[in-house]
Amino acid sequence: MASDGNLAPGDAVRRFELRKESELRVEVGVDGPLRMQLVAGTAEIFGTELPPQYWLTFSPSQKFAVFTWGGALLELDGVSEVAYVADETPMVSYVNVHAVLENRRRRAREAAISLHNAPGEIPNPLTQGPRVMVVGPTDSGKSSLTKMLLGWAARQQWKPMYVDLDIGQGSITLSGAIAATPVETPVDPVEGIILDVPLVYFYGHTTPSVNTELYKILVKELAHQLDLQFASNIATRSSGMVINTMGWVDGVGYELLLHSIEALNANVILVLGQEKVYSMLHDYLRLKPGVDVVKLQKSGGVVARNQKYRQQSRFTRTKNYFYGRWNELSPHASVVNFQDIQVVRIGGGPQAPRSALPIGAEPTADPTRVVPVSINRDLVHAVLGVSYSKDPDQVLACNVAGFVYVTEVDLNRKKLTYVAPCPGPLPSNILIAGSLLWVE
Ligand SMILES: Nc1ncnc2c1ncn2[C@@H]1O[C@H](COP(=O)(O)OP(=O)(O)OP(=O)(O)O)[C@@H](O)[C@H]1O
Repeated sequence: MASDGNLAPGDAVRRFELRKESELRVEVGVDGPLRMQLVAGTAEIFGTELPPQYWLTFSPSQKFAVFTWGGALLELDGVSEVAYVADETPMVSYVNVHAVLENRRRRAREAAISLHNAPGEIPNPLTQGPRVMVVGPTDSGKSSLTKMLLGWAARQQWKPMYVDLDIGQGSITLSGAIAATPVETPVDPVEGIILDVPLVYFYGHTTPSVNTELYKILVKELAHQLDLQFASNIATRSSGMVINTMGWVDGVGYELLLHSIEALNANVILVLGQEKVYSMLHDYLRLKPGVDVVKLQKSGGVVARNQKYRQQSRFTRTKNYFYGRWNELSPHASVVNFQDIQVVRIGGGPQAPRSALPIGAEPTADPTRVVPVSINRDLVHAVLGVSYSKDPDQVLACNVAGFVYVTEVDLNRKKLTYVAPCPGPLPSNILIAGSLLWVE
């Protein structure tokens, strides 16, 4: 946890008294940081309880709400762009959803104990905890609600799986990736979910329209791997999953949403802040037994973020991945010979030779084809996914071990220099390129 608990508050300290079921909404200034402590009472940030009398440090531009069920006294030290108390919040409806999920988890665990699956046997559906998907347009509070549901579940000793399908933000690793990680310890109020060996698939771009087929394939692969993990782990299986989705809910975005619901077998769909998508999903899923579509109010505190802010937060995520939030990591530069690595991209290249097509038909790009990329200076600054696959033909079905970025390509010596977050050889020599760049 980022904190400097020993520091005494300075002159700029402001006190906020919160009545029960109210929240303090804060936007840290661009020049931050800002410190905050809970002086009395109890309070939480997106589902995670605050430690009492302990200064927490928030990064510049961070936006958050401190909610209290029973009343609290808070102190802020530093400059904030916004800090106000709100009495009207949708938190009661959110916690009611949590209570329903809690019951379903209990029922699933009881079923798992009484039915006792033999190893290798297909698990009984009654032993599956809720698979919750949080849906809504951009800036409707999806990530915040996802964090709350995970945080409340983790506080009750469940081990829910956090699945992030939002390639625009990529909160588990980097943007351009979809990923899942079990939430085994309570969520940190400042840093969020502590990652525990995430399962990551690299899409390579921040918008799904670049290659929708690839997006679908990766979601399916992720779902398949999670099913395998759930089959062998009662605790995770009965805890279920909470899935955060993209804010693109129209047209192709809506189609991708339906595909993700299907692939991940989501059975509780929480729709935030848009009547239209709720009604479309409700009508579509009405005939699907066992799927509940629930409309929830968007919080008035959710802050709309512009394109520049989103770009900046993608930049910060990438920087944190390689250097750590507090620059605590020591990224490692390595040099490899061109011949010792294979750089590939997914999608592109003709689907079939022109000669094999009907007369007049144009060859189209095959979105799932793995195409070799020639190593040249165009790769400088590229962020590459390190595939676990040993065979380029298997890249699509394989998750990635992590990411590196290219700092130098020496065409004369035929050597490429990359930076990885930790030292040591790469787990495979197949690197996936997309359109993500990292320029310091
Ligand atoms: N009640 C609140 N008070 C203050 N800030 C909040 C509140 N709820 C959410 N926020 C902030 O508003 C911003 C947007 O919320 P969030 O990320 O949950 O939305 P989203 O729908 O997931 O966005 P995206 O469009 O990226 O998918 C975040 O910075 C979040 O921390």
